[in-house]
Amino acid sequence: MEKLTRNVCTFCTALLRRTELQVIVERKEALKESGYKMEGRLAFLDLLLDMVQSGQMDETDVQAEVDTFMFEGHDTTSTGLMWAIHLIGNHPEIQRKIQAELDEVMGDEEDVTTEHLARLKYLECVLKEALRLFPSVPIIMRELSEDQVIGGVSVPEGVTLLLNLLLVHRDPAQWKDPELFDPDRFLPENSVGRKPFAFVPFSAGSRNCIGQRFALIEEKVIMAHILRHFNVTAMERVHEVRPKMEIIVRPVSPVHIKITRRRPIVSP
Ligand code: HEM
Repeated sequence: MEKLTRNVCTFCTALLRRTELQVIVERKEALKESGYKMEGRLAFLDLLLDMVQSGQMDETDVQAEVDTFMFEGHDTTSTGLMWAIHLIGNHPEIQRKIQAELDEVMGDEEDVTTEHLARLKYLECVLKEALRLFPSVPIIMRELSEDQVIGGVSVPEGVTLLLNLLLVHRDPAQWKDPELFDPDRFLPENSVGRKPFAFVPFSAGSRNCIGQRFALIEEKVIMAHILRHFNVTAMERVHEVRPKMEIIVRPVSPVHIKITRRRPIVSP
């Protein structure tokens, strides 16, 4: 089984590398054909290729950056969505509230627009609350650049600190009934006076998550599509599924979801 997992992993990495290379090569060709005309705000890959063109980066650097984005941006959002669905599937009353908001905001429209996204406020609270309980990246590390006193303990420069975001998010000093899944905590009126570092699923400071806005949009769009058309029911209770602290917070045991149709999908 271990060998099979290793082989699948090697295959997927190779496939990803090939896809990345293909994306980079195709874009480069297109830019070459246009005579490297790049104006206004550049898309991320164009910006990198522009830097290659001006000698500030080489192609290996570009691939490393594309790699980071593809890895950081994939597992994090998919795991965040998995926990969100597990939590929603355990709380039918919260699911009904999300669906009522979706029906009100989207009516019969199939595509999620930027205007819809701005109005899906309750859904956003739900996704944030899921990230509070299960932050996709549960632990981050920082090396102290100067001596610090933390909680009365002197910690010298150079020490690497492990910051456990999952515990920060469940600190009873900051959150009432921290184990409770309660999206209303994130309503503006309930967020007044909350410490800025009580909720940091995307880290904080100069090396925080560059994709955080994109991640929330992506999660909102996917959840909107799922919950408009389907009801989800969790087969395991929340306390039965323990989180495993790896680079990404995964469930120790599999999570099963029953899906039933709520309304038909209308083809465009
Ligand atoms: C729910 C989704 C996501 C979560 C919870 C998340 C969380 C984080 C966290 C906690 C960090 C800081 C890591 C550290 O300090 O060691 C980080 C960094 C980063 N994230 Fe995300 N992320 C998410 C989605 C994304 C997406 C969609 C992208 C790209 C499209 C992305 C790109 C990055 C990059 C490039 C960094 C490194 C930034 C730097 O070092 O300056 N992330 N993310």
